[in-house]
Amino acid sequence: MADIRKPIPVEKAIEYVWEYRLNGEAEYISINDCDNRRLAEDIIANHPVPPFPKSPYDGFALRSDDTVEASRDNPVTFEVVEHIGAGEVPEKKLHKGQATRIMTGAKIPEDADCIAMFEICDTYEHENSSYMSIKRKMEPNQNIIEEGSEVAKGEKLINQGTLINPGTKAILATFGYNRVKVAKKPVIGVIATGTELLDVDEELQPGKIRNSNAYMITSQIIRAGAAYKYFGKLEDELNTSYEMIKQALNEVDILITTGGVSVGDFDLMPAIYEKLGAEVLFNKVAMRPGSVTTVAAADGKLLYGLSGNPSACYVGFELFARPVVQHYLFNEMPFLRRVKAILADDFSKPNPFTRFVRSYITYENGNVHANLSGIDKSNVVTSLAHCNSLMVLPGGTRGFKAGDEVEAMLLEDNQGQAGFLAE
Ligand SMILES: Nc1nc2c(c(=O)[nH]1)N[C@H]1C(S)=C(S)[C@@H](COP(=O)(O)OP(=O)(O)OC[C@H]3O[C@@H](n4cnc5c(N)ncnc54)[C@H](O)[C@@H]3O)O[C@H]1N2
Ligand code: MOO
Ligand SMILES: [Mg+2]
Repeated sequence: MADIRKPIPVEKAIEYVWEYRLNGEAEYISINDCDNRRLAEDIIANHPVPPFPKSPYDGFALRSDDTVEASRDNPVTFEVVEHIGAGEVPEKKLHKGQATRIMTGAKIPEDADCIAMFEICDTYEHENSSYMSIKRKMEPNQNIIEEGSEVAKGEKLINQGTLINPGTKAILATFGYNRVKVAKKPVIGVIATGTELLDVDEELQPGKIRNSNAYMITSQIIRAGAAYKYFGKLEDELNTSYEMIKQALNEVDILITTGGVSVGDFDLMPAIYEKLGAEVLFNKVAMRPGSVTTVAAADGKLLYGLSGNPSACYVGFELFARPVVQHYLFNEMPFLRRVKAILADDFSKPNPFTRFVRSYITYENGNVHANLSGIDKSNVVTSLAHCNSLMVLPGGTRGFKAGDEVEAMLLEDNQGQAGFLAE
């Protein structure tokens, strides 16, 4: 009797996987290596910014009181008593009628309360002394960047789980984070199964194809922010496959296999799960592609049996593995972000089950458009090339027409969302 499997709804499958998600760990790395990693702690300002009052311009620091009488017809003259650049500390306190020649970023001298830009000042030398004059009245605090005016000490600036981008890195440097506490990347093992598989550098042979899933999945793992360990490809032979999978499980946080999860005579994964004593969380999901996606748990680790069909394999990873990786990486918005989009092409197939259509997003006149990225079949690989989103067509719907509103899950977005469904 054939193995009849009962499909469960996608949301239910996500729930099952979610129960086995692992919490991540933190590690310290050099600031030079932290791009695209996620923070494993909140970043708090450990000093005010700026840490001292400073000049925003090249000009003169003055006491505004001394300019009260200044006007176009009545220039007021100051003796320039000091000359400081950024990084220097002014030593002279200003008295009546005195000014400091000061550069952008330099600390404001004591008792100065405004900065006059060079452009509104005249300067001259007389008997070895420098003077400047000004023809307009200055206001107290004019052109002064106050200490702490940008950020007060103790203010929270970035949340744990945030992806480090150039701006984040600037803040880390500002506050002296030479070593950065980031989420450790989970290590995901990858094994491709199938006697038909050739290596990428092999010539085609009758009945055989090149192994594209391993390359695709390792690339998806990198895009998700995790690290991979590739164990190679396996022929469909029970004992060697079992031994390799058992061994691989010991070395990784999560294990992904591709192929061999359906009901074929050489689909060995079900027997391997049994031999491993793994708990199969589900082996059939009410979705297309990827209905055969299987997830099991062994030794507290998730074991993904993704389909051998490339598009099904791809979708299985994005739906069920990527959010788990994001959770591990301290991301509080671990699920793929969904947006409303205008369908750009007709899609005439009915959808008995939820369908995740490989598509790519374009932006036209401020609208988000979802375009089909190629043939919508589980066994095709070419439609993945331009895919940057998965259009979600709910089960129980007929075909869709260009111009219809659909939901699309973004694959190259960093914002994410808190839950799987539309928010
Ligand atoms: N009687 C039934 N047959 C099938 C069912 C079913 O319900 N009843 N489900 C179909 C569906 S849906 C899918 S999807 C596939 C899933 O197959 P498997 O996960 O068991 O994968 P394989 O049989 O090993 O291979 C399927 C297909 O994918 C190619 N493949 C495998 N590995 C790779 C790789 N690393 N790179 C590129 N391509 C790969 C393989 O050559 C096969 O063509 O089962 C249906 N059958
Ligand atoms: O799992 Mo299959 O992809 O539904 O075609
Ligand atoms: Mg099969």
